[in-house]
Amino acid sequence: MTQTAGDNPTGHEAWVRLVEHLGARGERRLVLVEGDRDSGLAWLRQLLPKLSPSPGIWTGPGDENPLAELTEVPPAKARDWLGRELSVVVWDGWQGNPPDGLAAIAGTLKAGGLLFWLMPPLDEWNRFADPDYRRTGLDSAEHHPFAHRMATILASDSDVIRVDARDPGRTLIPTLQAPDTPFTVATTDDQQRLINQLVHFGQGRRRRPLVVTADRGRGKSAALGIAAARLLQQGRERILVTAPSRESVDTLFHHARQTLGTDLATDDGNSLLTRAGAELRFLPVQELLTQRLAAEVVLVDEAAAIPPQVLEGILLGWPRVAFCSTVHGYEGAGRGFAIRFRSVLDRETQHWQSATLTQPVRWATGDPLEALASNLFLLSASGMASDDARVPARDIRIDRWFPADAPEPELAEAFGLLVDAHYRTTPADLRQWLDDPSAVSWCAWHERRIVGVLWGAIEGGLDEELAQKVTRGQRRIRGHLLAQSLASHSGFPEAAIQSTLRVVRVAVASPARRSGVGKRLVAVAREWVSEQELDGLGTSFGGSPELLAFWQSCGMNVVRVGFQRENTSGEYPLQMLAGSSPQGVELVDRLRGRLARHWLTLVPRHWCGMSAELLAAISDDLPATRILNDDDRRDLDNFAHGHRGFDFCLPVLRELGQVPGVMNWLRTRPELALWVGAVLQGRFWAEAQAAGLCRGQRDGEQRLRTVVRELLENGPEM
Ligand SMILES: CC(=O)SCCNC(=O)CCNC(=O)[C@H](O)C(C)(C)COP(=O)(O)OP(=O)(O)OC[C@H]1O[C@@H](n2cnc3c(N)ncnc32)[C@H](O)[C@@H]1OP(=O)(O)O
Repeated sequence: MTQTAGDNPTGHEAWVRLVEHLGARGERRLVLVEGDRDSGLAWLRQLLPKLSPSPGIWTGPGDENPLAELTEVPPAKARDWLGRELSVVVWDGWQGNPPDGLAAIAGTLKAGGLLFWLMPPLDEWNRFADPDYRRTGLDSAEHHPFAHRMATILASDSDVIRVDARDPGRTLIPTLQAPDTPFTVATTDDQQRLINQLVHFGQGRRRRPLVVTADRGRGKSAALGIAAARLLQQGRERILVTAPSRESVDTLFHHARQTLGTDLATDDGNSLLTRAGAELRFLPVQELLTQRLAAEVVLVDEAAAIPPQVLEGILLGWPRVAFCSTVHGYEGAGRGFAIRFRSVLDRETQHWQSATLTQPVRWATGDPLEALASNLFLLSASGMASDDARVPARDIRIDRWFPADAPEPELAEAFGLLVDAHYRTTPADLRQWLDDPSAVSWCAWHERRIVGVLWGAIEGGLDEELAQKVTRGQRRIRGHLLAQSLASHSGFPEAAIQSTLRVVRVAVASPARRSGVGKRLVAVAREWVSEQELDGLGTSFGGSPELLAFWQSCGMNVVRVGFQRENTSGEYPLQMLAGSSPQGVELVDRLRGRLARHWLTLVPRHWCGMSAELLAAISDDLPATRILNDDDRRDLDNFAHGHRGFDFCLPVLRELGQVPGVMNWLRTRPELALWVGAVLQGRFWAEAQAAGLCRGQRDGEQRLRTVVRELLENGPEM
């Protein structure tokens, strides 16, 4: 049933009643205010005071805030509001609609909450020049399939309340039944089960790690806080909590405090001390790992945002560790985390337990706004499950694929594959994929299921003048990651002038991996690059030995290694290229030749944190151009037989890795890590010893002498 605001004398009573009934039912709603922005704002200025919303936010310019009580938040900062509870959001879509922020903000509304979204009429969204496109380099596109898709979903959702900004009195406002038992925010059964499980886990003797995953808004942090407090009350002496930031554990601490009640003796914000002297303490991740404080239990919150190798360090360092993370979250990191971290857990420990929270806390199950946000941004998209039967390689076909034209279930399956496989895939990526006119995609199919996806984007093609400016750091170009980076960091303007297809993402479903699907997808993209007469195919990713091996098997070569580790994966960015046109092939050679020449100087300065395996694999990938002369050979011979000191020979030992065949030979030796640490990375002996590479200088030197002796006797021709 619906009624119009115009049917009642004040025009506002139906809205007030709606909010009351929504609150009682535990639901929220989207109110789409379509058309003329000024009229829409004028209407909101009249309506909002009657709804007395508190707290609430407004994403438009400060001087147009429709209600003084609303906090002003620019759309790009909306994600910072995750975890808060709001009654009203007035989202000024005319200022821009960053998908991650919009998706996040929908999760902050509590039961009875309304999300007012000011926008042009739905049938104009396809052409609406969203100001947020400027941030992503999409502003030149004439059509916006992502916005068009959203408009189609909204138009067919009967729970969306559509307001014509020029005629709000005619809005059809749903008249909802109030339920017999009103919705209340209370500990859900799911939370209670998790609290019990955590308490049992924290008291138990068995050291099986626990992995907790929950959709956003399921009360995970509250459950963790309550369980931590109970464990302290029941005799545990120290529980450590870590997370990517202190703010991430605000809610956890709040609930721990409340549960401790009168047992709480002191509270300095980061540490709660009970009267019995037990402690709940927050430590940032790095401090946790360096301080190594003894604790019976470690709780890692928002674990998806912490690099897997750091999680591995925590796993090995304490007896009971619970890793907790949000999945289907707006950060997009969640499920990818669960999948990637599972392989670490499987490697380190046979037995680990998992727990999942599915019941929402701040709203009722079945709330229409949650379902809508999930549809709009594919928050629950999932690819083929990892435990599905293996897919036979012979029955797979690869076709060009157009995400903007794909039926919704197909799009969800393909995007789900990216979310599952990649560390961080967010709603903003979905928009980029659909809207970028330079995007080119292929899917690998097994029968009617998508088992692999490759998403590429054409980059570069700049004119000479702009390319020079990019190289000199005077201009940055958005949406051209590889071209920008090779021009400005490696210093080659040609990289921005040439046109390259960059593989933005490639993913193969677990049941189809290691049967050549990934390689075939890349091969099809390379063929296309050649047909289109582009200059090359490139890729940029968080470097790991496995991915380097994959890209090498696809015929790509290392052209650049980033200095700074990526925040998301904790890995160093690695960029690889395969030239296609003659000038493309020449550029690849020049980039690699230059990197190889600079390699030995750069390694000790920038890549001391890189694993020996990866560093050796990159060294091996680069062109080996050094040739030993008789003086070098004499030095090496004397070193091998103990007649000459390590430091005198270090320069020639370093260069040895660039002699053809030597690095490849060294990679098969057990002394590789010591070689990389002491020779390439230039670690002092005490450091090498602390890192477990040797038992001290004498041992380290002796082992290196032995390797060099064997190299001279049985290694490749030098
Ligand atoms: C820009 C980017 O997207 S980088 C990120 C790449 N994507 C991801 O990391 C997502 C998760 N991973 C995946 O989806 C897949 O593992 C992919 C896409 C990396 C590889 O797809 P697959 O179909 O499994 O690779 P494929 O079978 O074609 O492998 C070809 C060769 O690459 C190498 N290779 C592939 N995976 C690995 C691995 N995990 N370890 C070592 N070598 C590997 C091998 O030499 C392999 O040949 P082989 O199986 O005969 O030994």
